Amino acid sequence: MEDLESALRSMDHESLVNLAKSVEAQLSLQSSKARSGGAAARSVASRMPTTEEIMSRLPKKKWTRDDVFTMNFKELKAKADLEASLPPERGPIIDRNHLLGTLSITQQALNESDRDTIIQVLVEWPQKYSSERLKDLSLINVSDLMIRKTHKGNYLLCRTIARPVFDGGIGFLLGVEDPNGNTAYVKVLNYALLFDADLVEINTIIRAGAILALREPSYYTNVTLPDLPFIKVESPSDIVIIESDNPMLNGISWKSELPLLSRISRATNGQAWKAEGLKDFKASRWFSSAVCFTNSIKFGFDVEVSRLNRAEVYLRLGWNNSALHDAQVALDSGSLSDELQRKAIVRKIKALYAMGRYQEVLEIASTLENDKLFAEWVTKANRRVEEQSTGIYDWLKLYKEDDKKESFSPDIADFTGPVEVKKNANGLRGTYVTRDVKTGELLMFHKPTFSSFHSKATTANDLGLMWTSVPTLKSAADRHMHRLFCKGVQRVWDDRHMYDTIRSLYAGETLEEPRTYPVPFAVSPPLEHPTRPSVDIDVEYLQGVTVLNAFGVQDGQALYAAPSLMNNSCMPSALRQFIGDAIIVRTIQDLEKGEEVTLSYLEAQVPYDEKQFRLMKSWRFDCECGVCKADDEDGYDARETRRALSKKIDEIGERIDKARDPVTSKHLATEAKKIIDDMKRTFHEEHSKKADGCKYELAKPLRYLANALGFAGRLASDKTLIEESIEVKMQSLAVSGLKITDSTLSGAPPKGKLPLPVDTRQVTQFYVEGNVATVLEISYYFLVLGDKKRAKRWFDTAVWMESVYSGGGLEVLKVRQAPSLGSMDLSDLY
Ligand SMILES: C[S@@+](CC[C@H](N)C(=O)[O-])C[C@H]1O[C@@H](n2cnc3c(N)ncnc32)[C@H](O)[C@@H]1O
Repeated sequence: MEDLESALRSMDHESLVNLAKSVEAQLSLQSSKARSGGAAARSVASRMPTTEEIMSRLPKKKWTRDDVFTMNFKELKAKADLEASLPPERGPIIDRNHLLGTLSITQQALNESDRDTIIQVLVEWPQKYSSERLKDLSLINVSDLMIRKTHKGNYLLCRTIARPVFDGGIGFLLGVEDPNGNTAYVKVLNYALLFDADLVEINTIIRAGAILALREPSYYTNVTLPDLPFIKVESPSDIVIIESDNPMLNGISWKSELPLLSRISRATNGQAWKAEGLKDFKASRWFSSAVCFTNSIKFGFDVEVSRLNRAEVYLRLGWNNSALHDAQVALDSGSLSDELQRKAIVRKIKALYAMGRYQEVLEIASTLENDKLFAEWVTKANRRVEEQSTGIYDWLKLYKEDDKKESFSPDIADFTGPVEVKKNANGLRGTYVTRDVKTGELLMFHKPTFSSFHSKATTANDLGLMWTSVPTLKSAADRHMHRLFCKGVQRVWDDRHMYDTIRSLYAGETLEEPRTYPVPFAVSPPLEHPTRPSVDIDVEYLQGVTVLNAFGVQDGQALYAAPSLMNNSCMPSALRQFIGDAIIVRTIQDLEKGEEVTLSYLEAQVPYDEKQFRLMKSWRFDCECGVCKADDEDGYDARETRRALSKKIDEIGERIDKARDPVTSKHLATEAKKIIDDMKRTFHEEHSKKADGCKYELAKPLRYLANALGFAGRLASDKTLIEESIEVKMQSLAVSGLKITDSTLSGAPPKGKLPLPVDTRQVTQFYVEGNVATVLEISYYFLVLGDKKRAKRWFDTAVWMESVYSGGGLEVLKVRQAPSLGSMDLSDLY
C-alpha cells in the first residue's frame, strides 16, 4: 500500500476531503442508479418483485415481447445508443494522485462494507471484445485515447501503478501508466478466474508493476467522476499480461520510476518460483500456482517436474487439453525417472478421461495392467465406453450416491440417444427423434458443460450483486447466474471446441444468430501461458447463452450443450431429471420418427397467466401448446377464479394433513369436493379435448381430497370411502396426463396375463414424486380392500412409472419412494 499511502499523504487536506466526497458521491449514486459494471455501492437490500406483484400491476394482460422489453431495457438501450452516436472526444489528462487516491479510498470503502452491501451492476450494450492478434495491432499511448471510441487496430501498452482493487462485484479497478508516464484508469470486467481469489493470488496474476497490453481498448466518460474517464476491458481475453523479457518490449523505456513495492517480485529464480508454485498448490490457489510453475519452467528449473506439476494444476482448473499437452511433453522429454514417468502417464490418463476420450485411456492403461492403479483405470474406462455406446447405467448405484452426497458430480460417460437438431417449418430450431422411440427411452445423460454449486461458492471477497444485463435483457438479484457465467469463462479458456459449441447455442434475440449445431470438432492448441486464453471470448454471447439455457440443478445451476436445444411445451414429450449435476432426458410418451422432443421449462402447476408471463420474460415466446391454448380460451376471469380456489384449497389441504379423526377428515373432504367442483367449472367444455385431458391445476386438489377420503375410510373401516378415494386418486393422475384404461374398483378382472391398467404409451407429463406415490397408494388401498390382484396391477404400474422416469425398476423405486413405502406395507406384492 506504500504507493497509495504516499500519494494520499502528498495531497493537502482540502483535496483529500474533495476526493473522499467525490468517491462517496460515486458510491451512493451507484446504489440508487445503476452504473456501468464494476463499482461498489452501499445500499439497502432490494428484492425483485414477485410475479403476483407484477401481475397485479398489469391485470388481465397477455404479455407481449414488447411489454417485457419495455419494462426495464428500452430506456437503457436508448441511452446506450445515444452515447454511442456522439462523436469521440479527447479526455482530460488524469492526475496520478487523484487516480491513486480514488483507488485507495474505494478499497477502503470496500474493506469497510458490511454483508448487506449490494453491488449494482449494469451491463451495457454492446460489450466489446477483440479478435485481432496482438501482433497485428499497432501501439498507442494514453494521450491517443479518445472517449467514446473503441480503438480498433490498436493496443495500449501500460503497466499498473498500484495493486488491483477487486470491487466486490464483477471488476478489478486498475491504475496504469504508459511508457510516457501518462496515467489511465482501467476497469477490467469479467476476469472470472480471480473472483474467488485471495490477495496473494490476485497480486500474483496482476501484480503492481505488471505490464499489460490492452487489445483494442474502449474509453468511456465517468459520469460521476468526470475527470476520471476509464478504459473498460470487458473480455478477459483482451488483457494480455506481458513478461518483462518479451521481445515486444525491446526499445520501450518507461519514463517514470516504479514505486518500490512494485519492484518486488514474488520470486526471482526458477527454484523460488517452483517453491511458490507448491505453496500456492497446497493453498488451492490453482491459477497462480500455474503461473508460478510456468515461471520455473521459463527459468529452466526442474523443467519436467514443474511441467508435470502444472499439468496437475491444469487438471484442477478443468484445462484438460493443456494438462494433456504438458504431460505428453514431459513424457516426450525422455528424461523422466520411472516414478515421474508414472506420474506423467497418470496425468495424461486423467486428462483424456476428463475429456471423454476413454478409448485412448484404455490403450495406455491396458499396457500397464499389472499395476493396480492402471488396472482400475482400465475397469473405469471400459465401463464408460460401454455406457457411451449402450446408454446402460447402474441407476440404482447412481441414485443411492445422489441421496448420500451433497454437490454430487457423477462419474459417467455422456450418452446421446436417437436425436438430431433441425429447424421446423417456422424456422425454429429444436431436437427431433431419428427413429420411433418408446416411453421411458433414454435420450440423453450428460455431465454439465459447466456448473456451479451454491454450497461450494466462496463468498469471501464479494458482496451482494444486483445484476442487470441490457444485452441479455435479464436481471438477477443474486450472483448465482453470474457465478455460472464465470464458470463458463473458465471452461472455454483452453477449449476452442467448447467455445465454438457455446457459439452454436441460442443467446437471445438481441445477439447474433447462433452458429450451426453441432460444430465440427476443432483441436485446441494448449495454453501458451495460463493467463492467456486460447480463444477470444465474446463475453456478451457467453452471458446470453448462460442466462437463456442454464438449468437449475439440485443445489446449483448448470449449462449443458445438447439439452439446450430442446424447446418448451407444457405437454412435453420428454422429461428432464438430474442426478447430482448430470442431466437425464427421457421420453414420457411413444414418439414416431421425426417427432419433436420437448421439455416443460416450468413446473406443471404454474397457472397459465404466470406461466405466460414467465416464459415471455425469461425466454421471450408465447407457448402455443394444447394446454396453453385451452387455458387461454377459458378466459382471464375463469382462470382468476381458479387461482383463488387453488389458494383456498391449499389451506384446506393443510388442515387435511393435520386431521386426526374420521369425522374431521370427512367434513374436510366435503369442503374440498365443493371447491374442486367449482374449479372444474372454470375449464370450458372443450378444454379436455384440446389439452388431451391435462388440467394440471386440479391434480393437487384432487390428491388432497383423496387423502381426506382415504384417511376417513380407513379409520372408519368404510369401504365406500376408500373406493371413492381410489377413484379420486385415479382422477388426479388422469389430469396429469396418465391414460387409465381400467378404472374398475371391483368385480373380476379379465383372465390371463393382465396388461397394466394404464396406457403405457404415455406417462404423467411431469415427474411429481406424488404421482408414483399416488399409484402406490391406490395399490395399498386395493390391498386394504382385500383385492390383491388389483393391488398387484397398480403396484406394477408404479414400478413401470418409476422405470419410465428413472430407468431403474423395483430397486430404484425402493430408494426413490422410500418415504411412501415406509408408510404402507406392500411387501406382499414384491
Ligand atoms: C433453450 S432455447 C431452445 C432451443 C432454441 N430454439 C435454439 O434454437 O437453440 C430457448 C429459446 O428457444 C425458443 N423457444 C423455446 N420453446 C419455444 C416454443 N414453444 N415456441 C417458440 N419458441 C420457443 C425461445 O426463443 C427460447 O428463448
